[in-house]
Amino acid sequence: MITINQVRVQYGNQLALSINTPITLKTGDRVGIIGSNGAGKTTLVKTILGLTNYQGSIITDIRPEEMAVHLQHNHYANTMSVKHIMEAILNTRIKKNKILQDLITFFDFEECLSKKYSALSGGQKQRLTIILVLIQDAPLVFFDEVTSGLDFETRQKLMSKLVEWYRDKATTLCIVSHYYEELEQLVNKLLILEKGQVIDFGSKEELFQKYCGKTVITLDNTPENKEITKAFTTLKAPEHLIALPCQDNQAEMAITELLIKADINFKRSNNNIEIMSINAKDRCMERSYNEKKEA
Ligand SMILES: Nc1ncnc2c1ncn2[C@@H]1O[C@H](COP(=O)(O)OP(=O)(O)OP(=O)(O)O)[C@@H](O)[C@H]1O
Repeated sequence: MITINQVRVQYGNQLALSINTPITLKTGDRVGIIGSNGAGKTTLVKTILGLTNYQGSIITDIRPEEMAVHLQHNHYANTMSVKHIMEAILNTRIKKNKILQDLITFFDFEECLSKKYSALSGGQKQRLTIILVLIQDAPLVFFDEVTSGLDFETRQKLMSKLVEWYRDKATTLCIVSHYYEELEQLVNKLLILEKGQVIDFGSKEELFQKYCGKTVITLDNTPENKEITKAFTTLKAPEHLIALPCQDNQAEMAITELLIKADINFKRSNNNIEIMSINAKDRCMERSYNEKKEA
């Protein structure tokens, strides 16, 4: 569906994106694009959409008009009512479109229809774009930080809606997000970017296995917990956590039995994207450090 190869995007002197090994997105892939701030995630999305000046090749059989996109900042005519914006973009009438009416109700959007776009709050602007993207049912859809600016309840509602909306569809989804728990529900592949470079790309399971093992046990990073787990190998983890990798059931039983006996709370996961991505980044840094040392 899309193959990205030898793509470079430069802003002035800064290399914002550099993809050397070809990346292929297949029909029906649900790809989470992750990485730190400034890693090049939005630049990648914009490049696939043809919105940047890039070198290299992006081969796709999808026409630009078959791509639907929710970007971090979306722009619409300020002078029109939201209802007219919707009807003009979708070439439909709300009162004649049951699916659109249902989405408007689901996202609590009725009271926004008579307002001008500029009078909407940040969260309401987000919801407008989400409704427009969903209703178009395009074969290729991009969501860039789709839940940012939404309150907790709306975020939960939106994620369940996205899971349900795309469940039986062949839509290819590319989702940029810093909310890993949300990605865990939606994506089956991950593209990890850092400083414009691809750290890794593969299925969620494959990458988890590669960087974390079969499962990972996480617990609070307290002095007591550190002491009790000091005999085990640890993974890189956020400051407040200890992360213990388990390569098989036996290793997992040994750790969990010990924690249960000591009455320590813990979490077990076989798809913790946050721990996986921290370790992928760490391994990549270690590799480039070793390469530099050898050179
Ligand atoms: N229009 C632009 N002009 C100049 N530099 C830009 C432009 N857009 C992005 N950049 C730079 O390119 C790099 C990648 O930016 P990009 O927005 O793709 O990152 P990101 O991974 O989406 O970050 P975030 O998580 O903060 O949204 C950053 O260093 C950014 O400052």
